[in-house]
Amino acid sequence: MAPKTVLVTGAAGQIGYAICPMIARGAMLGPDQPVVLHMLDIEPAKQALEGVRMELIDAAYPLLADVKAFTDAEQACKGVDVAVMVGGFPRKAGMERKDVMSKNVAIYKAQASALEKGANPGCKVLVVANPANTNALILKENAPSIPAENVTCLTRLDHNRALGQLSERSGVHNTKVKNVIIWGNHSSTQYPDVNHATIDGKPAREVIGDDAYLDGDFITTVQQRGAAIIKARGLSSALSAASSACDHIRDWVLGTPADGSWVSMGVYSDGSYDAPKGVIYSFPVTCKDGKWSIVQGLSIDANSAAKMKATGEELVEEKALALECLADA
Ligand SMILES: NC(=O)C1=CN([C@@H]2O[C@H](COP(=O)(O)OP(=O)(O)OC[C@H]3O[C@@H](n4cnc5c(N)ncnc54)[C@H](O)[C@@H]3O)[C@@H](O)[C@H]2O)C=CC1
Ligand SMILES: O=C([O-])CC(=O)C(=O)O
Repeated sequence: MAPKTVLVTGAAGQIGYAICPMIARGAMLGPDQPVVLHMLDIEPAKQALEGVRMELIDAAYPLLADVKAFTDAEQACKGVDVAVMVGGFPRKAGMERKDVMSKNVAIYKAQASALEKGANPGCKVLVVANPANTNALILKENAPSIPAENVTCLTRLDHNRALGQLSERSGVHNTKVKNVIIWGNHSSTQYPDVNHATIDGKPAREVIGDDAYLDGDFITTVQQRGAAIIKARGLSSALSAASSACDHIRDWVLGTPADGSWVSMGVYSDGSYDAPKGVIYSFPVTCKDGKWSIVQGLSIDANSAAKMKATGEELVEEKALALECLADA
């Protein structure tokens, strides 16, 4: 099988260090798909990046056809089939996500042009770096030849966190917890929705039997999990972010399960479920033949609608702020 080329930006950082070996082991594109890794970071991280390259060679991964380190975005983007955009400035303890906005949107504008010039047609883009939805939007807007549906952001980590919480609470393994939804922004306004979720085939609300928890602590725990990890580790989530990024691309490329169960992805909004158009909003999606589609027809109660609206409004505000930052730059 011909290798696929995967770009990882910010590859010398902590998510980079976690995700490159996962990709090289087949966690992203499957156990039979050889990969060429293109790792990009900035000049000051060049030596550390070279260290990661050396370790990847030393690990002798059977699926790793080649691994190259770059500090030039245009070279790194050449011939790329999948782009995992992790590079940027992470949030530190005490910082709100908006604080990292101005530093990051400028990077995403520049890298959009590099991707547009160099990437293979059909390249699938996943933005991980925060503010993930808005960085993805800026990338999409500045790479007009890349189809809008090929630019996505990571909310699968939030989705997986929701599965994890329900699994712990019910004592049922996470593989039997299905169809949670993350709506909206990858931020503390996201809405983790359990109204369609099942645990071992039964409605999650019935199995958990505690609506006060599901409408309260469950939601805030998932919304605040990133901050809780930063508090505990002094660093943001890295292995869970890396693993969820692999899940996101794997399901997009290879398809979601045949039972119709869905995952959450940040995608360019078409206005489904009254989400604002023109932002990258997290929806429930199924994937087939390399394409995602938003799950339609789910019933939404008034309480959910209000939460979905609030997170959508935040995305519209973030978009305006990002455009202001770019205009000032
Ligand atoms: N969407 C999600 O679920 C999650 C997103 N994140 C975000 O992912 C990003 C990366 O997190 P970490 O790996 O922990 O950060 P890190 O600071 O360890 O790594 C970031 C890397 O990006 C590099 N970088 C900076 N500017 C760059 C540029 N212009 N081009 C290429 N590389 C560049 C840095 O040199 C550094 O090596 C952060 O923005 C973080 O907030 C983190 C966890 C979950
Ligand atoms: O909260 C942060 O800054 C890191 C992040 O995105 C997450 O862990 O979900």
